[in-house]
Amino acid sequence: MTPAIEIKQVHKRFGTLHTLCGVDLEINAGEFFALLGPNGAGKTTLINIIAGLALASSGSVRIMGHDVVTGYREARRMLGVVPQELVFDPFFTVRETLVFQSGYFGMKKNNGWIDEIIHHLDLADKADTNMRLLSGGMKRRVLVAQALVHKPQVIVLDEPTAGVDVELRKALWRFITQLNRNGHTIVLTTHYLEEAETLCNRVAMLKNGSIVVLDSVRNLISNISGHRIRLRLTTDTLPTALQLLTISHDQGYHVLAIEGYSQLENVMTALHAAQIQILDMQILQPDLEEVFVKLMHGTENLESASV
Ligand SMILES: Nc1ncnc2c1ncn2[C@@H]1O[C@H](COP(=O)(O)OP(=O)(O)OP(=O)(O)O)[C@@H](O)[C@H]1O
Repeated sequence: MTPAIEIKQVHKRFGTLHTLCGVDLEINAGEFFALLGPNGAGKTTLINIIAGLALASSGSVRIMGHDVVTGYREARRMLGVVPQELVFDPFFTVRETLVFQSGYFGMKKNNGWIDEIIHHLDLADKADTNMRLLSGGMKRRVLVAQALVHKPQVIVLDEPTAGVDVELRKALWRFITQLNRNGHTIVLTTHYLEEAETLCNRVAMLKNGSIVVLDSVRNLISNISGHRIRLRLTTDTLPTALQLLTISHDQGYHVLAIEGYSQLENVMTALHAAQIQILDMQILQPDLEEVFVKLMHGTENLESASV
């Protein structure tokens, strides 16, 4: 089956800065995929190349089999991109913006779908409002609507929920999940890792312009070793042996990393010997955020997850 997105050996240089260092990635049709990485890892640069907004220094990208350079029009028709930056034309209303965007893709009778998008993104009240009068969150909704107006097979969202309220987040994810169920491929970048964990099947993590991890969310979480425990104690000072296990202090809790339940017994013994009592204790399940922190700070080697 033709991959939704096929990225081969993509490099991008800005002068002496090597922003993308030979990225290879295939995203299958129908996936809900997360592209994660710290600030400056190269996510937006890669998305701009996928969208045909920037040229790779070398390498190739295909969308549903169409090369983004030599088959730009076909590739672009397959793709809807929600950019990170709020770019809009201040002279149009919301509806005019969407009608205009439809025209760009040669879709003349698109009002039914435009109404549906407006409804799902809760823009009905603002449909006839001029773009420049909208709040930031409302403008972001229109950006999402604009990306969906030509019913693209592949939808790429670059931090769509950055700085938006809970209501839009929920509405947006409901709508995007429904589109994914209907067969659309979704690629998402986000710094909200719980969003990626809940929504996505597979994850790639970019670090300094290279993909360091490519695996399913489930594998990444199950391959992580150890647990974290949160302890509220009768004292703030831990015995020395336990200080070595401390990851952080969080709202009056000590957070410790333990290898397994046998080490939990050692923690109890050390606290008992120091006559420190436990006021509250929680064992935290590993999550995608923990995987991300460990991998990005290089303290964990997830053999099966590394590419
Ligand atoms: N037009 C440009 N000219 C020069 N350098 C650029 C340009 N665009 C991006 N960069 C640099 O490329 C690197 C990657 O930037 P990019 O925006 O792709 O990262 P990102 O992973 O999307 O980060 P964030 O999470 O902050 O959005 C950064 O060091 C950035 O400064």
